[in-house]
Amino acid sequence: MTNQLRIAVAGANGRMGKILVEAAAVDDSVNLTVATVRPGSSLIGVDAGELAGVGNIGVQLSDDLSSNIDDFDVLIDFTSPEACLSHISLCEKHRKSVVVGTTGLSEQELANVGLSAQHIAIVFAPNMSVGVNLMWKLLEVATEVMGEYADIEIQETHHRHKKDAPSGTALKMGEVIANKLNRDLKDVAVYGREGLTGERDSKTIGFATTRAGDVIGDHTALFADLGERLEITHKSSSRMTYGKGAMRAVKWVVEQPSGLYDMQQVLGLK
Ligand SMILES: NC(=O)C1=CN([C@@H]2O[C@H](COP(=O)(O)OP(=O)(O)OC[C@H]3O[C@@H](n4cnc5c(N)ncnc54)[C@H](OP(=O)(O)O)[C@@H]3O)[C@@H](O)[C@H]2O)C=CC1
Ligand SMILES: O=C(O)C1=N[C@H](C(=O)O)C[C@H](O)C1
Repeated sequence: MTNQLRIAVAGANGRMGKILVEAAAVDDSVNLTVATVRPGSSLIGVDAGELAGVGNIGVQLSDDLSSNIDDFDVLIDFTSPEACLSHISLCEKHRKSVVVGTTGLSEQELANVGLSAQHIAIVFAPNMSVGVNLMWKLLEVATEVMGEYADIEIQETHHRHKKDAPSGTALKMGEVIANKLNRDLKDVAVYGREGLTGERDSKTIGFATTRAGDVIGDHTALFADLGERLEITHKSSSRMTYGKGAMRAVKWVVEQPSGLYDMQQVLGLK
């Protein structure tokens, strides 16, 4: 028991927060010691395991990460960009490692994460599932073979509650493809089309976003030529795939020196 890695989960009442509490509860090598909710939440004091549906785990929800700072080794954050940045600053001050799954950060916010990573180890990954991380590798191969001549479009579908668009996963798909083509995604991305758009510019990468029902997360990259098209699709059918990935990341990040890491490094895919 004493060798267990002590982890904190921020946003423990969220869709992912509850999954992370459950994933930690069934993983013998980690010990969930801290779980937080939004400041002033009516859930303060409620047992995190009870809320996640895994029974009492003896961890009461708190709205103050700083008062629990000595009680954990690694923080997992799947919250919002604003909350995530303040959690990272606190962890930087106290030299705690962080695993970040939160998406929707601006360029400036991403740069701030990079600065914090000069002092602590951070795994920052818009998708922690094995399949998506493998898909990013497959996209490199597809781009190498078809990228210069095919029309490339990225499609994603998520549940009605998702707040950011396109998804972090879709944006990373675009980055992987653009990098392989030596293009800057900022210059070639087209985020939706409407009206008299003119013919398709062959250098662009299009994005289409759908928000509907309870879809956990579907992503497709389309490479279309005249006469054939290749579609590379990933579909999540359980959030536990992200939860398990996050558990792998906490165990990995705690062994690393300061730096900014991604999930492909955690999984040994690069
Ligand atoms: N990397 C990956 O593999 C994945 C990433 N994600 C990303 O994770 C993030 C969360 O997604 P999801 O769980 O669906 O969203 P939710 O809105 O369900 O969860 C976010 C939670 O964070 C809480 N929160 C907000 N501010 C704070 C704060 N200051 N302190 C503590 N808790 C706070 C919210 O509280 P309240 O309920 O009071 O608003 C909410 O419960 C998104 O950015 C999403 O894109 C999602 C799935 C996989
Ligand atoms: O908000 C979600 O649900 C998800 N968000 C991540 C993203 O933005 O890519 C990962 C996954 O697709 C689920």
